[in-house]
Amino acid sequence: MSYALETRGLDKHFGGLHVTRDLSLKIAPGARHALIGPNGAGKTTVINQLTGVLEPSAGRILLEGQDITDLPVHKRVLRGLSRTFQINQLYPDLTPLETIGLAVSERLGGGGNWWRRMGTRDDINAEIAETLERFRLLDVMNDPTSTLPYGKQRLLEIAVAIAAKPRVLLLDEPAAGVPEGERKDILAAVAALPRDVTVLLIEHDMDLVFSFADRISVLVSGALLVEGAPDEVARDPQVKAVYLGEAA
Ligand SMILES: Nc1ncnc2c1ncn2[C@@H]1O[C@H](COP(=O)(O)OP(=O)(O)OP(=O)(O)O)[C@@H](O)[C@H]1O
Repeated sequence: MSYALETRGLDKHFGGLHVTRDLSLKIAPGARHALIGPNGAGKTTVINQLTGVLEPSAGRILLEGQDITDLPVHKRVLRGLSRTFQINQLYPDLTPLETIGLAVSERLGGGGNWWRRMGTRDDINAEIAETLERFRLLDVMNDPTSTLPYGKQRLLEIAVAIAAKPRVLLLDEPAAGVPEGERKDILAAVAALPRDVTVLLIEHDMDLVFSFADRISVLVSGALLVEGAPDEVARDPQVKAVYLGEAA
């Protein structure tokens, strides 16, 4: 079987700092897989290698069985690998309607023609409306993104990534910084992601991780400590020690 996403012996050094250590991950098609680990474990560095922002020092990355290690970021996106960002990278002056319209139109190769397409193509209009509704953005669809509550901005980031119709989505800390009252919308949106999209989630919020994931990999000091089903990981003594150590 080919995996949706796989790393083989991934390794990354920053000078003398060894931040990814012989990491072999296997993410099954359709999986809800979470990558967790204490601060500084190297999760973001792994994501950056998967997307092509960072070049691994050694090892290979395979997307649906194809080696993508040497492909630039945009070619990986064209092959079906998308990510959301931990830091807000949306257009602050555009509304959610315009942002999703742009994202859908980009995927269809609309380029500068997107305004015209948006108003006239029923299929595009339907997809935009469905996306706004799925991510609970209808009520704010005409407000500039910079004025939206933070939770809505995070929802818009996920919506933009989904508008690219990825086959594998890397969700980078979708709940980070979201106030308590807005978190349930993030959980609901993440739970309602299309089942045919394989998702790799990086998240510190353990409620979100354990409600979402069917498989969890625990990274410590750049290496895989434990991997398994959520209940196995939750009762693993090594995992408990790492997290209790962090809390202490
Ligand atoms: N560009 C870089 N140059 C040098 N060191 C780096 C660089 N990027 C990350 N590091 C170091 O690599 C280690 C892993 O960092 P990384 O951000 O990947 O961890 P993380 O698990 O995502 O942490 P957090 O949960 O706090 O976001 C850290 O020690 C960090 O300081």
